[in-house]
Amino acid sequence: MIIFGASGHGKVIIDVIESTGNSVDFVIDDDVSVKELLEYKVDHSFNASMKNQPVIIAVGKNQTRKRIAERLENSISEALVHRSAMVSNSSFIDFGSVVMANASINSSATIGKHCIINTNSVVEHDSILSDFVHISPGAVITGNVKIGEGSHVGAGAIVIPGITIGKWVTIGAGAVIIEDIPDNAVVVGNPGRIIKFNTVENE
Ligand SMILES: CC(=O)SCCNC(=O)CCNC(=O)[C@H](O)C(C)(C)COP(=O)(O)OP(=O)(O)OC[C@H]1O[C@@H](n2cnc3c(N)ncnc32)[C@H](O)[C@@H]1OP(=O)(O)O
Repeated sequence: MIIFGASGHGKVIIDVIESTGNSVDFVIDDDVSVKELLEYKVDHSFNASMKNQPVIIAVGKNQTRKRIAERLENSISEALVHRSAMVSNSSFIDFGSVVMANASINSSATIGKHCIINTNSVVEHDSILSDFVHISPGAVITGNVKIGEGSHVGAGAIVIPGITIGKWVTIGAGAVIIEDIPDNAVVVGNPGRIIKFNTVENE
């Protein structure tokens, strides 16, 4: 297994991999100033011994993870799930996604590619998350919610049942979302209110 991205998020992914009894073979980062991640030496490019190894992208920023995914398309790992996570047999998690410790993914939920379902977060029944979504620690996505590509739900936020959240939305930490949210909106507070719109630069 190769981790691409020697970040704090990468450290947590190491825990996910080790929790399942698997091992990390290589860590790669474009930044040549980064020499190690925990006890792992960091390489700065792919070499022949890395061929055919599955890659997981350890980059928290959704837009950047998407750019890297486009580069590494053919070698991405299947979803990684921490041993302590609860994942329903009737849910579906697409490749490149990571489910952290104690997260719950309930019945008939669908998680797209390269999503992050972070520590202690909940994705309830029948919710559908598109690719590159990040659900931060402790956030709760209740039943029948839809979340568009690249959206980020902040730590501890709550989305009530049946809500549709657009693409590349940012939900602030602790927000409570009680109505549909348009693409690119940045929403904070309880009840959630739009304070601005994301551009590619500030996502
Ligand atoms: C493992 C991990 O660490 S995963 C990472 C998890 N990360 C998060 O949960 C971070 C979520 N991000 C936030 O909550 C951020 O504050 C954001 C994205 C909503 C806004 O960030 P910025 O664009 O930098 O906005 P900024 O800090 O300038 O705040 C703008 C206004 O919104 C308010 N605001 C910002 N965040 C919040 C919030 N979470 N709840 C309520 N109000 C907020 C500010 O007080 C400010 O109000 P004012 O204009 O009246 O002074």
